[in-house]
Amino acid sequence: MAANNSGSEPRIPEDVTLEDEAEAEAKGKAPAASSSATTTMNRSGSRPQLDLSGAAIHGTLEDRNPTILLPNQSDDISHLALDIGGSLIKLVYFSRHADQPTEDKRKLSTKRRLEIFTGARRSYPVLGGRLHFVKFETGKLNECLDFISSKQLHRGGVDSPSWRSGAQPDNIVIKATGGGAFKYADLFKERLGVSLEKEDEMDCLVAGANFLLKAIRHEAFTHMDGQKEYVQIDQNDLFPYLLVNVGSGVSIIKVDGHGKFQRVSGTNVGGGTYWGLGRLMTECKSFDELLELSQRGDNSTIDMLVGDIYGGLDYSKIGLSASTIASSFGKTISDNKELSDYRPEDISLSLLRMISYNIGQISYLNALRYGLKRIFFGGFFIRGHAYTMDTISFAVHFWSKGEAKAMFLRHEGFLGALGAFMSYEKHGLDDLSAHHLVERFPMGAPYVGGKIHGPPLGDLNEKISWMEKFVQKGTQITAPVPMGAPATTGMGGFERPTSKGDILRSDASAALNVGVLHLVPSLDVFPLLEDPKTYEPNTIDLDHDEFKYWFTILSDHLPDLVEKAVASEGGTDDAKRRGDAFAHAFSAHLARLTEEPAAYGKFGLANLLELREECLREFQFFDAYVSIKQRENEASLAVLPDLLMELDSMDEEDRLLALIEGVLAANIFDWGSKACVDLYNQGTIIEIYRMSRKKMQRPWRIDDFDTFKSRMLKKDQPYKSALISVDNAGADVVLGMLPLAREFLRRGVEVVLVANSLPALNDITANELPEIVAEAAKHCGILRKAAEAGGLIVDAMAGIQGDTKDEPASVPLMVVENGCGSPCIDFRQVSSELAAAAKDADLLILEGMGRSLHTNLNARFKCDALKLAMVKNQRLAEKLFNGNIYDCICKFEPVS
Ligand SMILES: CC(C)(COP(=O)(O)O)[C@@H](O)C(=O)NCCC(=O)O
Ligand SMILES: [Mn+2]
Repeated sequence: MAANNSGSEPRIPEDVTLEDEAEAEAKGKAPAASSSATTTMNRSGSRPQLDLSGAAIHGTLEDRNPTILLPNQSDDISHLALDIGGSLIKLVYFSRHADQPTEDKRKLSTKRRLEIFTGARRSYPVLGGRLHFVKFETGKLNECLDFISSKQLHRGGVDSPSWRSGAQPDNIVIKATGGGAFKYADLFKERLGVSLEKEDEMDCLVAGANFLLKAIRHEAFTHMDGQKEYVQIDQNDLFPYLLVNVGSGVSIIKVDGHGKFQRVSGTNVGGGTYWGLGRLMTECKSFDELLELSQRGDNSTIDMLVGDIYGGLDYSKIGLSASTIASSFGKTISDNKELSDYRPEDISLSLLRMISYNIGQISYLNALRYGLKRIFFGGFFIRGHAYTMDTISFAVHFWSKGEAKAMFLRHEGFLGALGAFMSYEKHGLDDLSAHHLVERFPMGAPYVGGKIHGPPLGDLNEKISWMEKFVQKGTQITAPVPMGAPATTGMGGFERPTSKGDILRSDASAALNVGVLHLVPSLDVFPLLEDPKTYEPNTIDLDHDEFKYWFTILSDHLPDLVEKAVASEGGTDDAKRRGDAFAHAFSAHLARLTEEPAAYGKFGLANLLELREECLREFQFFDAYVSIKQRENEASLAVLPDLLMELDSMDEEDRLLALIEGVLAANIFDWGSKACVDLYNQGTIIEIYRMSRKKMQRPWRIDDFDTFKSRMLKKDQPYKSALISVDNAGADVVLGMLPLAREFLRRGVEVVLVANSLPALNDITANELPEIVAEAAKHCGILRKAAEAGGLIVDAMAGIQGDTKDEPASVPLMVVENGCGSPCIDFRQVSSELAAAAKDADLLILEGMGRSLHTNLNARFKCDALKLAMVKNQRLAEKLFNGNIYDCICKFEPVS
């Protein structure tokens, strides 16, 4: 590590937790269920009891399962668990979300209409908060104790009342597993005043693995020939499986269910053997050094190969090629050499292959014995090392003739700690599903990778200073780590795993990043997805070339984005510092992903675009485009009455075409597209809008308008409820989507406008939308009646023109947030509000490049879907449609 903290130990931004995140969240994040406590909670004696004083029901009494707020209850104490191993201490801890601000009336009204009950029907509600993963070297136990102490994790975090009052709660018990839970119990008592409650290691491993495989979508991956491929595990088809924990020794466990497992076998030849023999035979001072050495090794100088026995020929009768290892270390018996005559690199590689193959083979034999197809490998020996994983995979593949699969886990180092964490009496976390968890990678992620953590960084200022230090040090951290030479292996094993040299990395760089798991109980799977299991939001795979292209696009866009972000915060010196830090943090993520595209799990373009927004929020830029959005909203609202008049003068068919044209034309207002931003310098927004409308030549690149029109005009089968997902502020929503929504309302179709929960580029948010609707409603009776019916206009609308007393009751117009803070949408994780609104919808309209091209172009829904967008990127137009920039897409997919 390069960062230095006044010459002392490297100080690493705690890639997992940042105090000010809670603050950021309080300012604008999508709401999560606020409190989790129920009066029936029965906690173990090892946990502090609930403080029920001052308890009050939050929400209305009609709610079936109202949230109960416990104002005097501290953040859930003891949400810290440890796995203290021989070389590493792993910590898993949980931090609660800051209390949510009270909801406004408009939201409650929509909520009631949609009958949403958060936290319903659970005896232990899922908590909103974050799960953090941190590692320390066991040799630096004091650092770990300092960390716990500085964050007051053993006392429920720095926000807990006990911490604020300085009171020392009696007899705090922390769950711990691993040998160190016994060895260091006294030290924990002495330094922190806590008792360690020991949990069985095997129980913890299994509980940890079960949790990960159930709750995290892309937790497991295969690793063959240097290629990582994430595997989607079907939760209903998880058991039984074989869990192979390769620590110093190896445990082989057959897992049949939650808490149901049996240690069926094991071997004493494991990680300790590799390290022990390696230490004796080389001068390596650490496991990692030995592993690193293996990457430059050639095992054919040490291992006896089939070719050595058969004069360079294959033994094809039994399927062994000349490069197959006949006998590990076998060549050394005939050589008249001393240990010092062999290269340590070659010794390390021969050892690694011997042990990895052996583990792979024994594991497979056990899988065979119990008829299991899936084998998950974990434990400190694996540690994300590409060659180790390839070798084990190769052995399993070779012996099973491709029948069985070796799989690895992104959080494999934390199985035990997670299991210990799960062993606290019910805290609701075991109720989690994949859609409740969002993994985020804070600014430290590109730097620390899987490395050991130092003390935490306390506040935003410290984070910025840390970034600045790195910048001064140049790019050494973000530069790719040098690789071993291609074909480092020299010769094969049983066969040669063809792990490509340029993919093999040293342990440190190959280590997979583990982000912070955000637990968001209010997220749901969109109920109208045709098949959530096969749904893939991203349209294009971010392969190497594609990533390179987007790397350039996003890097080029950075200066402009920073300028907007800084201006949005008043252009102060502080904002400039934050802007620079943001740019460096985001560039570091990009560099890390260029080096190792799978470092953050399965990562598509949608994730990349979201990461940029998250990075902005991390440096407290909450709405970089706020003034641009305001300016464009005002300009568009000023011309809306004329547009509505023009539309009202048309007959039904022409109007429908003009409306769709209007949506497509106005989608040009996209501050995320380089080409469009260049255009904005050439005219006012109204001029550009007019120009864009004029260019609307049909047929569009995808043009299903006629089918859509026929469906719309079917008098005997009108739509009942339309979900309309809007995109950008300004002309896009005001002159494009609102008039379209109004058309549905005038036809008696209920409309739910769906907008982002958090800002992303110049996207309109669900919070901003009611005001725009109210403003538009001043000039339009249809919108006004519908907005009133939908509870969008709650206050007496001063300034409304015209009298609506005699108008018939209207279908409602409502607004819901989508649960996202990104220009794209992943329908596996949307707000419960949107999920509830979707239940009655028979038409879904997706608008914009992010939500209907980058994501969801190929998504299938259970209701009719209309996808509308202007393509504002030449390469994307070519790739997806063989078309050109500014092409328009009108894709209608009726269900029948
Ligand atoms: C971020 C966006 C998806 C937003 O587009 P929108 O959904 O607003 O139509 C789009 O601006 C984009 O892909 N921009 C990068 C490509 C470029 O600058 O050409
Ligand atoms: Mn947008």
